[in-house]
Amino acid sequence: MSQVEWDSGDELEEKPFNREYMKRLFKYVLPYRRVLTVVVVIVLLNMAISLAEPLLIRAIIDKGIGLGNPNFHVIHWIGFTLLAMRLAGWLFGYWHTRLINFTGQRILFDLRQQLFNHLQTLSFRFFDGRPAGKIMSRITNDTNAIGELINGGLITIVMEVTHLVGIVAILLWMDWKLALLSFITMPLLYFIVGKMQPKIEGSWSRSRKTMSAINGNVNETIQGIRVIQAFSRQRVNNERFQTLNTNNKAAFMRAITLESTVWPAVEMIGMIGTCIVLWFGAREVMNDQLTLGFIMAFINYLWRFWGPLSALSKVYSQVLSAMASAERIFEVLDTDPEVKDQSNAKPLKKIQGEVVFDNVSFRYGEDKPEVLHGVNLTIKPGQRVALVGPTGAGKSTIVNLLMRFYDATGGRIIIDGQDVKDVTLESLRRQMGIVLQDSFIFSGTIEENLRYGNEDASDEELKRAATSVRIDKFVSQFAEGYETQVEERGSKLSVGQRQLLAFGRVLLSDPRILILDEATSSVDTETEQHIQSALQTVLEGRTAFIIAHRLSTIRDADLILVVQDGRISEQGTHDELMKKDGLYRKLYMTQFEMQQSLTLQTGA
Ligand SMILES: Nc1ncnc2c1ncn2[C@@H]1O[C@H](COP(=O)(O)OP(=O)(O)OP(=O)(O)O)[C@@H](O)[C@H]1O
Repeated sequence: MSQVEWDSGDELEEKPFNREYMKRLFKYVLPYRRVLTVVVVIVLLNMAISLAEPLLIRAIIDKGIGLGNPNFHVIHWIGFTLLAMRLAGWLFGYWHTRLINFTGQRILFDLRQQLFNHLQTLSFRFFDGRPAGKIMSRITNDTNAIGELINGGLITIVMEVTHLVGIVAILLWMDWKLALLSFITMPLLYFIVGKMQPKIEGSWSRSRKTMSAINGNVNETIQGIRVIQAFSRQRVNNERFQTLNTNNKAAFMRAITLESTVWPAVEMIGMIGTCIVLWFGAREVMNDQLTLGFIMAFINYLWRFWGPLSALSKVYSQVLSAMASAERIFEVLDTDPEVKDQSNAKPLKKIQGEVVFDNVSFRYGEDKPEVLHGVNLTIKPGQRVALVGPTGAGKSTIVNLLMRFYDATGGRIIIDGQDVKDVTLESLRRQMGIVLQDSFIFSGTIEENLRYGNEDASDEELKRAATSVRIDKFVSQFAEGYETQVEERGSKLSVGQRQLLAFGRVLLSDPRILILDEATSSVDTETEQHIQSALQTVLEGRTAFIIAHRLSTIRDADLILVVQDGRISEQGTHDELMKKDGLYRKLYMTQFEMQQSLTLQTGA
């Protein structure tokens, strides 16, 4: 699927029938073939029971009630048989519904699990530009559409096709001439259902789309409620919501109107068939050619004809929407992670932390411009390296390549003498740590978040790490201590607390190389001091790359790299760079002057 389709708001809801997708879906069904065979047998038995009913009614009327010659023995027996058959039908129905739902859920479980596992292995490039909501919808909505097809659709197809074939066969067997006569309205029916059903489905699909627009809008409103209220945008938002709401109402009403027009019309046409049978049949009865029971049974079968037709036309559109979902699911499953272990990749041995960039260049996509051009670096183990430079210069890109979130498009990155492409991803990333500007905290307890990179750490180690980065102070204020739930994205914690927790997490995982995207968000001076001293603890004895935004914090870095337009334009210590009349000096002086004037203003 093209990027455009991912980005567009309207993902196609239906796709033409595709044998390949069906075959692939069938592979998920295959492990459950035994239980499904049982289901099909039960369904067929149930159908046989149901199809026999009108014939028994015919026997009750003709042989039991008789014309002036009743036979109560027959009436009792057939009456009880009918009851027993209904009971058996109910039991069979219960049994196959349970079995099919159980199997459907198992298949859904397998598919969802496989999708989720695969998704986690995909490279950053896959997620770049693909909206999270759309990716999520593949795991939830699209798998559900497949589930519905398996749960409801497959059984409906088996059930209703046998029903239909059974009815036609019985009608022809009972009286082929009368049967053909009653089918006279069939072309009209075919025309109406064929023409109108796609319209009905189209309206339902519009109704679903407008509903998802409503969901999206509500979601955004909840997420952005602070900004909405701060800018007093309630009225404008209400109007926008009203439009979406109206669209949804209109789409729903159209769908309902069409549906409530078409199916009664179909029944009307069915009635014409019945009238024809009655008209011809009545004459035959009067002429003693046919019995009353025969006519009753015949009409009963005719009435049953429309049920399967309507059910099958609905399943057809279910199949088409499952095709669209299958395409989206397989598109994800067929995407190979771009960054992956080579076949002969070896684990990276315990490293000291020497990093070499050998003429590294990179672009984010084949059709995208080159953002790093021949970067050369040599970093000694334990060195503190600061990356500075204007926005968009390529600082984050350099650390993305070091972590192998992307693979360099040219040149090599070597850690302790080994090319990062030759080692396994897990062994590489296990020895590296990263703390981003906006530290991602997962829902769960503080302890679970701390142990994220090292679940086997002892309680002793956990406490030591927590004390080193000073999170013990605020944790002790919570009634549940380390067991405190931090809620989604750590919403229970302040920005500074989240930052400290992220330091604790990385400290416990004890990486040899640490990457740090210095937080730009402002925290109060005391927290800032906590963060700075926690930072010193975390950095100790590790090779560190710090993307620095405030140059005052990196004055004592061992090496400062100035990144400019995808190149390292200057490098050296703070003092060395200040002596040069280059970009660093300019940036530093600008920040310094801004700081000075701020201090003066606040002092005044
Ligand atoms: N995922 C991406 N897909 C395409 N282009 C990207 C992607 N990420 C970054 N870029 C582009 O690569 C260039 C370098 O970006 P990078 O994020 O490395 O800059 P930076 O120096 O870290 O900037 P900042 O200080 O603002 O974070 C920019 O031109 C940016 O637009």
